[in-house]
Amino acid sequence: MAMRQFKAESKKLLDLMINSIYTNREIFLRELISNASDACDKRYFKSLTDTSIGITKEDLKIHIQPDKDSRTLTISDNGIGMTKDELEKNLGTIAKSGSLDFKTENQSDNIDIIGQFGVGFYSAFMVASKVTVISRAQGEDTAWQWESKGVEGYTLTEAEKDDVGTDIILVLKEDTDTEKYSEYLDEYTLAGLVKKYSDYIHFPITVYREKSRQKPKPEDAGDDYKPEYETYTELETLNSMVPIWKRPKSEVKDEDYNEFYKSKFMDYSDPLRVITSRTEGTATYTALLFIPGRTPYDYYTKEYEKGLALYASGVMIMEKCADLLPDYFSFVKGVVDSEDLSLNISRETLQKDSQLKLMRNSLEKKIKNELHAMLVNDRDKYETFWKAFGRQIKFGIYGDYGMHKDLLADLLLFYSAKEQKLVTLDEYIEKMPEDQKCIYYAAGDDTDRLGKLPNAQLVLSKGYDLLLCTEDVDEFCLQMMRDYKEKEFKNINSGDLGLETEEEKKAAEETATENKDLFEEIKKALNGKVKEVKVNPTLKEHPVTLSSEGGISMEMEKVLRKMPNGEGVESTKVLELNPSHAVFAALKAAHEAGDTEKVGKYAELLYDQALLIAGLPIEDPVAYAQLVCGLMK
Ligand SMILES: Nc1ncnc2c1ncn2[C@@H]1O[C@H](COP(=O)(O)OP(=O)(O)OP(=O)(O)O)[C@@H](O)[C@H]1O
Repeated sequence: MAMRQFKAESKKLLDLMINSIYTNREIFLRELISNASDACDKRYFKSLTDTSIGITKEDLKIHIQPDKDSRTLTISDNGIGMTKDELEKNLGTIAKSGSLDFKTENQSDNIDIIGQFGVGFYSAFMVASKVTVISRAQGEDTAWQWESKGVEGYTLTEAEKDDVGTDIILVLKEDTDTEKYSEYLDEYTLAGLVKKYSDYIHFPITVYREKSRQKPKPEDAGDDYKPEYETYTELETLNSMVPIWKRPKSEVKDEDYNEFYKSKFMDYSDPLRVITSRTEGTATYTALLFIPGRTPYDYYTKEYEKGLALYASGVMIMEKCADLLPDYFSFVKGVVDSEDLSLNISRETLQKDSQLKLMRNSLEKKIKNELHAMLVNDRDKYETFWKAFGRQIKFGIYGDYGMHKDLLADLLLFYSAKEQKLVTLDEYIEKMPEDQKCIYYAAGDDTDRLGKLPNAQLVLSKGYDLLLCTEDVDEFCLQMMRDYKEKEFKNINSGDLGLETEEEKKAAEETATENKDLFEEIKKALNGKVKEVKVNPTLKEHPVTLSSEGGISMEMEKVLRKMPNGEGVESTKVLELNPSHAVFAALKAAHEAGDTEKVGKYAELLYDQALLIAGLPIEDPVAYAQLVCGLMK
């Protein structure tokens, strides 16, 4: 049975091409410039083996010419051009890519062809009501004109053209209330689009730009001379051609990188660190990344969009490719350029997720290593970084059920109570005395206050250091990690610290048994606010302290309560009393005298005091004040 060919419904296909493939109309310019660049590349490539062509790379260019009077935009190149037959084949057949054929026929490192799908040209119809292509091919004397108003078809006639190359003339559609096609006649808009998408096309893209200058002052000008201005046009090259990330690192000055960063990513300060990376193999790409020196104003809001600019062969594909960066490195800015990305037809996304994944993994490692190198070699800079983005790293540890904790843990810094400065977890561990089992931390609002907590002083008195955690995410991050290098994290106000001596322990047990009734009475008076009242023999000059039991600490309760639906969150509290304090004696005396009211008042007072010491809000400050006054009278 004879195999029948599928017939493409050309009109429908073209309609689809024009209206459905691209989400962003402005890319038509990128597509036409990329075609012109391909044509220049092909001519240059031919000239390498055919000296009769007589051109050098420097001769090849692309020119854009807007004309407001005729409402046309012309994109010209002196590339290889098209014969009548090629015009027919390439522009008369949807999805026929002469460029891809050329690439396949001429495998070489000397050509950097962009076209592959054979559809980009038709994007011109998104903005143009008529497209005219006048082309003269290399080695031909005759030029040909291809013209089309879109879906109805095209004409092909002989034309006049002095030089080899192609002019694409677009008659722009009429403006409507919502669509302003005439913006593509504005030099400023065109220059912006070239910068955005085609800055690294390696042939110059020129436009005549209207400029203004002061006229020379006439010699006979009097005192009342006012400067006069005139407009003139100047041919300007719009693109930088060689991307900074493709230039050898030794040739690029720090200032060049800094300037590139500031202009491309709109920051007024220099980046903290510049990361360059070129990899070959499974994920082949060139990357130029920056660690900013300050937190963008919207960084911790939903408005902030992470991502790296993605280029394929010098053409911008995506301004912010979010998939290239994990959330915990979302502060990184930069560019990734890869020649062998498999793009989808609109060049708006990548076809193969696996490529992105490979690139992302390799970038992640690179960023991690660079941050760690900064931590080791340039601590001041790292601390600036930490101030700006440390919080994000902690979120990274906490997020995704702690999946990334091993990657990120050695980047953490916390404030050390002993050293009075930021330390890494490794630095903390290195200085641990032999008998110290855990990494101690206290969580709250203020380092000074945390350092004065009764248990903080106990830990410090043993010669152990203590991490003072003042960010809301800190404790969540540490709890997610559970331990670091087999040393467990221990909140000094959560559970039993186990730091009392055997004697203290024994004495405490005895006091607890002796005062069982008193403790019951206090617990009752506090009416469910505490789970237990107990003796703490290590309190020294403090009469009382609060600790918590279970997974939610008092600080976590405070943080969670501020979150939506967090009102009901409650930590399980334990009131700990100092049996050697005069206050304890007073409590005992009231209890022994059978003065339940007094015991109740003292209990309230001590509980509120313990909350204040822990930096927690007291439920009823007025009642507290009245209680204090009542006792003073
Ligand atoms: N300015 C030009 N000079 C010479 N040939 C051109 C020019 N513009 C287009 N062509 C030819 O027309 C073909 C079709 O162009 P089109 O833009 O539709 O697709 P493409 O560039 O091959 O692929 P893609 O859809 O990936 O851009 C090109 O492959 C090329 O052979």
